[in-house]
Amino acid sequence: MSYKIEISEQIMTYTIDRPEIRNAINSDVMAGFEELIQKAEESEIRYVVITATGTKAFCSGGDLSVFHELKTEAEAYPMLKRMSEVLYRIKTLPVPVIALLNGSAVGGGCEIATACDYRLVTAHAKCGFIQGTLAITSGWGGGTYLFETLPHDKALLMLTEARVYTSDELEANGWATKVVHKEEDIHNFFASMNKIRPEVHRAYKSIAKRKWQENDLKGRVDAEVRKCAELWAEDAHHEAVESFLNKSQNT
Ligand SMILES: CC[C@@H](C(=O)O)C(=O)SCCNC(=O)CCNC(=O)[C@H](O)C(C)(C)COP(=O)(O)OP(=O)(O)OC[C@H]1O[C@@H](n2cnc3c(N)ncnc32)[C@H](O)[C@@H]1OP(=O)(O)O
Repeated sequence: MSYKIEISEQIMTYTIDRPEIRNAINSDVMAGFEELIQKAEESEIRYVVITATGTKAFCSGGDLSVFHELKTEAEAYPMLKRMSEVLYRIKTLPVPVIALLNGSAVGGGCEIATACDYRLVTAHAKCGFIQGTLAITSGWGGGTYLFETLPHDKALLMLTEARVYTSDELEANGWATKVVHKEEDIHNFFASMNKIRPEVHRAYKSIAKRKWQENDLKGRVDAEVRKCAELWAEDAHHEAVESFLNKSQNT
């Protein structure tokens, strides 16, 4: 099993459990997210937390050792679309969703975290929308969510610089809700959230959801997915992925 779903103190926690491959997303992890969403929609929980095993990585994005087999736009689109549906459903869950970044996040890992309401980023973590270095854009809706999350210039810079940011930079540009220096910081975050009734958290979340419905968040995500699938099919992307996979083999 590549994931765990646990409930404790009305917090439902999803843990990606593939540390050896830096918690990259494959079909099994996607199925786990689908199970999480179903459970979260049906349960009386206060929050959902998304995290991962180990201290090195929260998530390294799509599992390139599997997804490099997708060559054409028609092959890439269903994978991108499926994960974009997962992230849209996570974004629009009725309760606050917290990404607890136990380590670094790149590519789709940043998209998952950006779909969440809050990002608690471990101090040593480095995070970046590095998709540009693979000659594609974000393709799971994360670019669209980033423009919803940060001021326009900060979002555009993060996407087009396509580099990893330190936790201090992520706090400065507003992507990190909080940098976690010690375990107590996480405890304090939840203690502060718990001062407010769950009904109030849910009510504010529904205000955000109304805004997203009105400004056609779903339609904009779909356009992002389509464009990424188009770029995915180009040689520049396949060459960049080959180069990443070969680098691993040669070291
Ligand atoms: C598909 C959707 C698309 C999107 O919409 O956003 C994407 O997500 S594109 C994918 C973007 N991800 C990447 O390009 C992966 C980049 N990975 C890294 O930069 C680094 O691995 C890391 C995440 C910064 C971690 O670095 P480090 O701790 O030094 O670990 P290694 O690099 O040595 O990795 C260990 C091991 O894991 C393999 N690995 C890592 N990430 C992936 C991945 N996304 N897919 C497949 N394999 C991955 C890496 O190859 C190493 O393997 P071995 O050498 O066999 O141990």
